[in-house]
Amino acid sequence: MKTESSSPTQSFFTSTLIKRLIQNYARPYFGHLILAAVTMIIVALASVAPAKLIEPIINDIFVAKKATMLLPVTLMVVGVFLVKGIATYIESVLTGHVGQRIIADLQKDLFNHLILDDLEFFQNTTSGNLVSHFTNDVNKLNTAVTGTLTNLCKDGLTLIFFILLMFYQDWLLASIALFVLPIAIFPVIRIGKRMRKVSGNVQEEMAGFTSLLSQAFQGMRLIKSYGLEKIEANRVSHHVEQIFSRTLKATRMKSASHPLMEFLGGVAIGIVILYGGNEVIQGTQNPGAFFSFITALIMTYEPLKRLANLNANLQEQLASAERVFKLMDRRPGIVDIESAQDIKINKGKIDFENIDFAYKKRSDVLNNITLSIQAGKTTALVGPSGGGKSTLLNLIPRFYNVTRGQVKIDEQDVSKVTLKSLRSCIALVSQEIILFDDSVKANIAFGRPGASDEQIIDAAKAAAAHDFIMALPQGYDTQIGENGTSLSGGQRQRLSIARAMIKDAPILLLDEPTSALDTASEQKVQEALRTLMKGRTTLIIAHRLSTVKDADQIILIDQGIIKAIGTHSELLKTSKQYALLSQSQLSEKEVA
Ligand SMILES: Nc1ncnc2c1ncn2[C@@H]1O[C@H](COP(=O)(O)OP(=O)(O)OP(=O)(O)O)[C@@H](O)[C@H]1O
Repeated sequence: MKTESSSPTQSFFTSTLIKRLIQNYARPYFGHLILAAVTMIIVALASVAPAKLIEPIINDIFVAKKATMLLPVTLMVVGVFLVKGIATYIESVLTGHVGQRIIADLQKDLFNHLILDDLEFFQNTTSGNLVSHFTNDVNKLNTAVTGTLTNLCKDGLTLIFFILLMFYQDWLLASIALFVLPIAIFPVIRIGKRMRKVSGNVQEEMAGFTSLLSQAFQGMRLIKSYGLEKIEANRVSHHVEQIFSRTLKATRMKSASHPLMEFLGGVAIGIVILYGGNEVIQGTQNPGAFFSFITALIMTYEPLKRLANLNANLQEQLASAERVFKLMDRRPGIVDIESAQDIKINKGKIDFENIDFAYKKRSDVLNNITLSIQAGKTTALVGPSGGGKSTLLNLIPRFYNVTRGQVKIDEQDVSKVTLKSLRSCIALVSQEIILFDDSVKANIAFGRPGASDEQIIDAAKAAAAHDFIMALPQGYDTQIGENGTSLSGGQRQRLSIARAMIKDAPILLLDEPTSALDTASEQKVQEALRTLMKGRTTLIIAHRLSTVKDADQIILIDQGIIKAIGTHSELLKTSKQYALLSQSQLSEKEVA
């Protein structure tokens, strides 16, 4: 990540971010923005006009007492404010529209981009952190477009018109009044620079907070069962305090320009009163022009002060832009190669050839694995925890790229076929059951978008789920709530089996599908799995050997190395480690 403290690059970097934001997201709304710019010019002119109108008010009405001027001047003042009001309304509706569109486009883009990223990225990033990019950061960007950048144009234009008016009224007085301006520029830039860093920290703290909250709400059962309410409350409270102190630091920094700008404004106005007042007393200047000038000057300081603060605001919002664009710039490592072809499944035989694999920055997890998984048969992976079973399984749908060697399905290297076709021929059922906050029907149809009701019911029947679904209040249309918490573990697993059933993929990966279930649910799920596995190439990971002892082939993996291959009865004879594993599970059962 680029740091903001490297001052020479910062202004360039700021402009790069703004350019990217405007070019990629504001450009499609150019028409709206042009119209908004026109209304901004009208607003700026209407803001300056009252200062000019002061001149006839003083000279014609108060000094010369011309009664004929009273109504026209009054009407002009009312007219100016009316025009300003209408123009401001149009301008804020237009910029609001553009800002909301930019948010919507950015959120869609960000999600479409992230969803293509590697699984590894999601495993290493908390969901709360990702969510905060979509909420906190994107909202800050909206303020950048609708608030800060718009005000930059509006206040900038107003300022220019006021300065022109002052020079028109009295160039010498204007030069004296504005000499203080350059003095304000340096501190304002400095504040802005520090602001980017401080707000980056605030946003990161917010992301951590979102993460903490979602973990706490998801793990409420655990928190309550362990009596951790107080500890969790303390953790949240610590985070809230952290955000408070960082936000306060940002507020202090953002407000630091106020005393300086007020003081400089006071000095300029003081000098003008001294010099200009003297001229009116001497008779070289008329009071109307002087009042018009001093009104313009006082009014100039308002947009000027806002502009001084604007840099700090902008830097705060650009810290968010930086975080969002950093995500957008991520390039997934697992993508189709240029010459990728769709996979052609014949029988669904899987071969691992001399596979080495390591997670990033870690030592090897799999070492020189060579293995053949027969088509249409069931192969079980067993072995001690952390041995590499799930890792091996994850290489088949290419969730990770191998470090060395090849994974082949029907003699086609998985890294050379299209990911879409590869994953469409694989169905995965794992112990971690993911159900969406939708109807039972939609959750099953997830396995085959557009599936008919008949196909859904057939899949549910085959997964031994039809009966319990029919007993639900609205049958297949029942909303199952977030992650199906209203269903039992076994019911949820049978829904996920129905989902795999409807996908009708030739290759089936089962990652401990029954390990989280009690014996009664397990039996029903086993029954559903047997139907699902029929005729498919199945690779199943199991902790309990009893669930896989009928497998056509069992592979014992330990510390990333294949220790033994064979059927249950063969392994009992040939592998001491397997026999011991079997023995220990048997005695566990006896104890139970
Ligand atoms: N995403 C990951 N990033 C880094 N290391 C990982 C990741 N996933 C697993 N590992 C490590 O790789 C090794 C093998 O893990 P793996 O999950 O494949 O084992 P396993 O045999 O399936 O274990 P278990 O039976 O407990 O599920 C372990 O040391 C684990 O800590």
